[in-house]
Amino acid sequence: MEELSFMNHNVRINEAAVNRRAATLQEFKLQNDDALAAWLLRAVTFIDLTTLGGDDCESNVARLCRKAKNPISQDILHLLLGTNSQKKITTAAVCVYPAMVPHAKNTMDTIGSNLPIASVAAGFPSGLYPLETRVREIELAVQAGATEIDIVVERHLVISRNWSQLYKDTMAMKKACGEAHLKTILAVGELGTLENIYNASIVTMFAGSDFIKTSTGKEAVNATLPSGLVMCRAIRDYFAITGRKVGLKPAGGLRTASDAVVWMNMIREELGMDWLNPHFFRIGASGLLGNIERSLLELATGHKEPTFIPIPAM
Ligand SMILES: O=C[C@H](O)COP(=O)(O)O
Repeated sequence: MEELSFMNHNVRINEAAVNRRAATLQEFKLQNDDALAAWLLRAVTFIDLTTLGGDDCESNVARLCRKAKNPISQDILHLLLGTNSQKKITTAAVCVYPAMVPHAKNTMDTIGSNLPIASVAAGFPSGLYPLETRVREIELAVQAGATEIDIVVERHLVISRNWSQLYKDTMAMKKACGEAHLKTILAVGELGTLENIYNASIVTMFAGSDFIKTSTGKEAVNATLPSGLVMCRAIRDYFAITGRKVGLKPAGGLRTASDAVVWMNMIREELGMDWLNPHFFRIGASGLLGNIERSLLELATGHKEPTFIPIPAM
């Protein structure tokens, strides 16, 4: 296929070597509390603060937007940075279902925030809908105020190595985004092999994705370090060929401050500092911010909150 002339169809990935490297990366720890606090404050700025519940509604989306604008309490910021610090920290974006975009837009306007609104779209989370309705869903989300669109690939196209269809569909969805940024979710936990993850990354980048994203958060296996590592290497290879930087968004199951630090370090080591900013690195997460905030509180006050409250004897 002429349009796929960029593909190296014989790519082979040494799974054992990837797993060894991922195991080393998993062990990464910062040396002292000051460094940890600085990394965690930075981590907050990478978060696409997400709610993707079937029971989402105007009020919880409004709360999400307010939290994204002020993710860390002033008390904690003052303790960590000093009372004179004017530092403003926000998350990178909020991420919601298409029908919630108008509510997010309304709240952002009300609170005077221009934080990006990301919408999952295109038949999220399976992607198994006609291309026509997927494209229309993207157009409607953009019209409603989304400036970032998180689509998801049809896994069967990857598993059957139908790269041509994957390429054409992704290009059609990129076109529907207009000015909005396109993040393409690979659903790595359902792609079978690391080669498939690498090839799907390459095809969807050539089709115009601004980010590649690991998972929807709805698969049985979501963001894993080995899959992230392979995606980093695909991003690096794509950059070497085209000179265009594509971002990485791990998402799904990232819950702890330590998860955030490990992924940030992986970006630093595999892609370099140029990628460690919200233009090229996001963390999609619904539960991570609370954990980071608790860790920052512990670091700021120098004591750990009790994790176990004994029940008095009757
Ligand atoms: O895109 C973001 C993911 O759906 C969030 O997944 P999570 O709820 O496991 O953090």
